[in-house]
Amino acid sequence: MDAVRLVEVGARDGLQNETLTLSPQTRVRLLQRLADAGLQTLEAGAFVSPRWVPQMAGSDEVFKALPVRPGVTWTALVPNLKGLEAAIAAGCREVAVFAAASEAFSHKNINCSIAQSLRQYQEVMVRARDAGVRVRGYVSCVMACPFTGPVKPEAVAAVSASLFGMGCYEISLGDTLGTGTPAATRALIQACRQVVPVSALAGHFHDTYGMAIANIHAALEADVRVFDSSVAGLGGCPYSPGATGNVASEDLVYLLDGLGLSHGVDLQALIDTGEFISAELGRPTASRVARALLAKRSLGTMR
Ligand SMILES: CC(C)(COP(=O)([O-])OP(=O)([O-])OC[C@H]1O[C@@H](n2cnc3c(N)ncnc32)[C@H](O)[C@@H]1OP(=O)([O-])[O-])[C@@H](O)C(=O)NCCC(=O)NCCSC(=O)C[C@@](C)(O)CC(=O)[O-]
Repeated sequence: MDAVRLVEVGARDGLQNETLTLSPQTRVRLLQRLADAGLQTLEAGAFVSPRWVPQMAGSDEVFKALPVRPGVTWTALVPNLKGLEAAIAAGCREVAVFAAASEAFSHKNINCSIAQSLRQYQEVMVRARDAGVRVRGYVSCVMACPFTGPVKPEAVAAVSASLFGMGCYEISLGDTLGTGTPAATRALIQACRQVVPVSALAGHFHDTYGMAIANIHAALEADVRVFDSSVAGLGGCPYSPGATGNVASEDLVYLLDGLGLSHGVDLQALIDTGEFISAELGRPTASRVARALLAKRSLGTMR
């Protein structure tokens, strides 16, 4: 059976945009439960300025408390060398750098131009290589920028090529705003696979316009086999006004099951974990699949 790899970003991309800041202890419980559900690559925090994203403060405590689990990788977002050093000191073995395909978003998100961010990431790559830390690359605003509008696939391909060329092992294409459609997704993958092997591309779709599952399906048809998702559809981006969370991990797993694609995740355990974190945040789950199956369960008809 064809296999798909899920990158669970709920504890980072999700929680960074929730109004309630959760304690490191609760974040560790969430991450442990997600790993128990079968997720093997999990973003556990971000070593960014706590002034910019207070929800990610204490990421060092999260990493220090997470156990080494065979087959499980806990990863962190880092914007610069300072962040990388903090991640290494906390025991992190994989990080992600994040560039944007929009100048305006780059300035709002990390306070520098795209070119400056790429220069910083070159330095991060050198130090990470020395320390034996793997680096993933994100490109944000692959469909549109919240400040300047539509973004061309060629602009995304150019940033993707730079990140891949400097040694990122995988490039995650972020539809930060969630405006993408299947046709736009096909055009995006077509442009990016000219410069990065499709096996090194990942899809990261926010669900603001309800298009995330349709976009993932289009990306699957274009041979992408790695997708980022958030349990309970947590989150958004603090520098992308109006954007909602990522595609819910539960909805992604349900889609993959329906397509007969293997993924190694236990849907029921994932739904229970979504319930746990939604209760902690005092908000309902954004996963349609979880809502439907929980309603069935409460009626005693769950099969
Ligand atoms: C990059 C900076 C730090 C620049 O922020 P800056 O203010 O320009 O930084 P600076 O170099 O002038 O330093 C200012 C202060 O920040 C400190 N500092 C400097 N670096 C760090 C660090 N790594 N960790 C902790 N502190 C740091 C530094 O030490 C200094 O402290 P002070 O001397 O004033 O006490 C800031 O803009 C920042 O932290 N931005 C992160 C914003 C963020 O996390 N956004 C959400 C990411 S989500 C995303 O991008 C999209 C994605 C990836 O999810 C994909 C998608 O959804 O599409």
